[in-house]
Amino acid sequence: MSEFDSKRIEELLTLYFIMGSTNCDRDPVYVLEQAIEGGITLFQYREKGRGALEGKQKVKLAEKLQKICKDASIPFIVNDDVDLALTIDADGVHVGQEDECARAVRERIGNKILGISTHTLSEAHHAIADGADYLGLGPIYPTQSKEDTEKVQGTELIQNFRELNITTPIVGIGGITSSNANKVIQAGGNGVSVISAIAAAENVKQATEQLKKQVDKNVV
Ligand SMILES: Nc1nc(C(F)(F)F)ncc1COP(=O)(O)OP(=O)(O)O
Ligand SMILES: [Mg+2]
Repeated sequence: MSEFDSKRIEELLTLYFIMGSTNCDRDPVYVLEQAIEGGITLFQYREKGRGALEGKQKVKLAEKLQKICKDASIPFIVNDDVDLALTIDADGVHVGQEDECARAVRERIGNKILGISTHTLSEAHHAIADGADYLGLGPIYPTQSKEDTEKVQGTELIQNFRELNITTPIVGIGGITSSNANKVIQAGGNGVSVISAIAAAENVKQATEQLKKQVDKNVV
C-alpha cells in the first residue's frame, strides 16, 4: 500500500484530472494551472493516442506538469509508464488490465500510489490483492477520450461493488461531466475522474469549479 492511508486517498480522488498533450488544443501547462485553480485534487499525466509525445519530449512535459502539481501540493500520477514514474519520482502510477502486471508494479514502486482500472468484481479482487490504493471503474458513460474502451457500465457497477463490500477507494471514469458527476458519488464513488470535461472546456477554471461543486455537494 502507499504512504497515504485510505481516507487520504478517498479525499485525493474527489476531482481527479487526467490529461496529456493530445487532450488539449491549448498549452497543457496553462490547462493544468487553470484546473488546479479550479480545484482539482489529483492529476494523472496520460500521454497516449495519435500524436502523443515520446522520449525526451514526453519526459520534459511530464517534469513541467509535475513541478506545477508539486508547487500546488497536488500528487502527480503517471499513466502506464512505470519507468517514467520512477525516473521523475512521481507520486504514483495508474495501470489497466492490459498494462504491466500490477503485482510487479507494486514491487517496483514501493509505497507510491498505485491505481488500477477494473471492470469486473474478479478484476477488483485481484487488484486489491495486488496492492491497489484505488480502483478506476468505467467507462461509466460513453466517452470520446479513449478509443479502446470496455462496455459502458453505468453507475450500477459502483453500486454493485459497494453492495459486495468492496471498501477500497473508487473513482468513476468515462464521460463524466458536471451534469452527471453527482450520480457517481451517490452510487458510492469517492470521486470522479475526467479528461475532456476539463481539458476541452472553453473556460477550464470555471468548468473545474462547476464539477467540484457537484462532487463536493455529495461527498459524505
Ligand atoms: N487511465 C485511467 N485512469 C483511471 C483513474 F482511475 F485514474 F481515473 N481509470 C481508468 C483508466 C484507464 O486505464 P487503462 O485501462 O490502462 O487505459 P489507458 O492506459 O488507455 O488510460
Ligand atoms: Mg493503461
